[in-house]
Amino acid sequence: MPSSIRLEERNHNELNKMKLDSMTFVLFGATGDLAKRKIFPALYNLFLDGKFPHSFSIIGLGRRSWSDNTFQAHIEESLKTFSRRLESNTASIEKFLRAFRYVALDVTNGETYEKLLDMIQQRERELSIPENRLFYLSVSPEFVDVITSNINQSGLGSTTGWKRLIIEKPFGHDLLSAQELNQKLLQTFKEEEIYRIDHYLGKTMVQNLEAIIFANPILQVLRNNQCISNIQITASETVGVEERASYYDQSGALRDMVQNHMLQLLMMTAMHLPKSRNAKHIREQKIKVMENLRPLGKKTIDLHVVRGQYESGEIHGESVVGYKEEPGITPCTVNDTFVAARLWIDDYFWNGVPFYIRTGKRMKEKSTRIVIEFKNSFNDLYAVENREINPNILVIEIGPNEGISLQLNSKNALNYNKIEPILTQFSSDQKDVPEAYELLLFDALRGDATFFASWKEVELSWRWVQPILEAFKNNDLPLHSYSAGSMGPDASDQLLKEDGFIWW
Ligand SMILES: NC(=O)C1=CN([C@@H]2O[C@H](COP(=O)(O)OP(=O)(O)OC[C@H]3O[C@@H](n4cnc5c(N)ncnc54)[C@H](OP(=O)(O)O)[C@@H]3O)[C@@H](O)[C@H]2O)C=CC1
Ligand SMILES: O=C1O[C@H](COP(=O)(O)O)[C@@H](O)[C@H](O)[C@H]1O
Repeated sequence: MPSSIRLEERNHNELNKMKLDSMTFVLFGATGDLAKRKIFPALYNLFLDGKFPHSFSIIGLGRRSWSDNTFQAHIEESLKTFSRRLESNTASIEKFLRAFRYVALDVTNGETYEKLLDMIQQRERELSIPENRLFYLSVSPEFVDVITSNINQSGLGSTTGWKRLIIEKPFGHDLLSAQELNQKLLQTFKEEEIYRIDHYLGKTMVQNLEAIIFANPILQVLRNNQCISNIQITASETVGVEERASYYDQSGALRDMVQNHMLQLLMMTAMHLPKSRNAKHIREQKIKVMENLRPLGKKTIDLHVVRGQYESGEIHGESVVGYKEEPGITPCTVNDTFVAARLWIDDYFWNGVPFYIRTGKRMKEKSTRIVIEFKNSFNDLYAVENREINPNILVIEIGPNEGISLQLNSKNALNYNKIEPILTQFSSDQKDVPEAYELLLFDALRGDATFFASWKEVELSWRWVQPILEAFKNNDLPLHSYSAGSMGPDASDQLLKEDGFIWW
């Protein structure tokens, strides 16, 4: 039997084993940007891949008074514009769109939820589906509280089947607001029913980290403070604030990227071997990383954290304005568009290994990557002829390119046998791989919370970030400027130089 057939059969069998429960998908914010760009295309691709329940109902909500037809036409347009499947398969689209209904409601008005409940129940009866309900809140965070309490009071959440809640970032504005929000959610949903999206956890290479680390014994053996000198996590972006000035100027890189995505990458990189690959055990290990993350005292923040803001510059040959000149930004703003930090995980395993993170807008390149630098323990043997031997480094490219490379040392016969670095590289050129939202939504449909942020992770992340937020607010740290198109302020390079390292 050709191997491709075996693979197809296996995939088919795998999918059969995962029989998904019939259910209702209730989408708040269905007329919004995220729904159009990410959620509908992701649902459609899952549908095409057979990763959808046999019977399902999808109900979209927004304030504008759309008919079902207008809503379905809007979804069709979104699929044609944003789905990674370029072929427009009319029969599949039609079948998919038939599942959608639209209800106009103001989420702040508790009385209108009756209308929604009627629609949900009517569709459950028509399709003979159990009361399994997934509520996706793709709305501004200020509405999360009122929607969940209205779900509770209207009876929408009292189902005879399961219920789940998916919520988008940001989860709170600081530690206190996140705790308050969580308390409110818990009045309607149990922790295991809440799926907090961090789209970085949906990236294929982030989901692959666990396998790269734990399914490769050669890496596992080397993954400790005896062999590793430091670990660097970078998420650099070339874009500026785009059309999100009002949000970003209040948020800054610390809230927008560090509290969630960067710390999630840290947890995924540093966690110890879990007992199993289920959500409970993986989350336990991630939480341990955060519990052991050394808190930054008020007096030490400026030693370990660099705050930056971009000035005008050039990116890919084009001139761009500085942050203060961006439309909608307060001219005297001291908001952070760049953050770098040195972190320590105080456990036997990582003791003495600094972790560095950096993220910023309007940088030289768009790249999210994790770099593991190994110690140069055998340097003496080659020191005379070579003075400096490059360290072995393992680079895990998360996006936009996906790949793994390992820098080794080798003699170069064409250069007097000098020891020089060589790169062994794997780049994923797989086409048509599922997007983050597809992977995450599929997990939520089948009730697997492994790649969603648990409350404890979110709370511990805010707890670590909180003193830095306060230091930024009180201007206790310098605000370093950096030119757009650079890799951030010099102070960020200095942070590593102090320890004898450079950013890779
Ligand atoms: N867009 C993105 O790329 C990303 C967004 N997010 C998060 O996703 C969430 C949604 O973002 P986005 O789609 O961009 O936001 P939009 O502003 O584009 O959409 C907001 C949605 O909320 C609805 N809405 C607003 N007020 C009410 C109300 N009182 N009653 C009922 N519905 C209401 C709007 O409906 P109508 O207009 O019909 O009133 C619209 O459907 C936010 O939490 C955001 O932080 C997270 C990551 C990326
Ligand atoms: O959550 C966010 O992420 C994006 C970066 O995501 P990526 O998948 O392109 O790496 C960032 O631009 C945005 O400010 C932030 O809110």
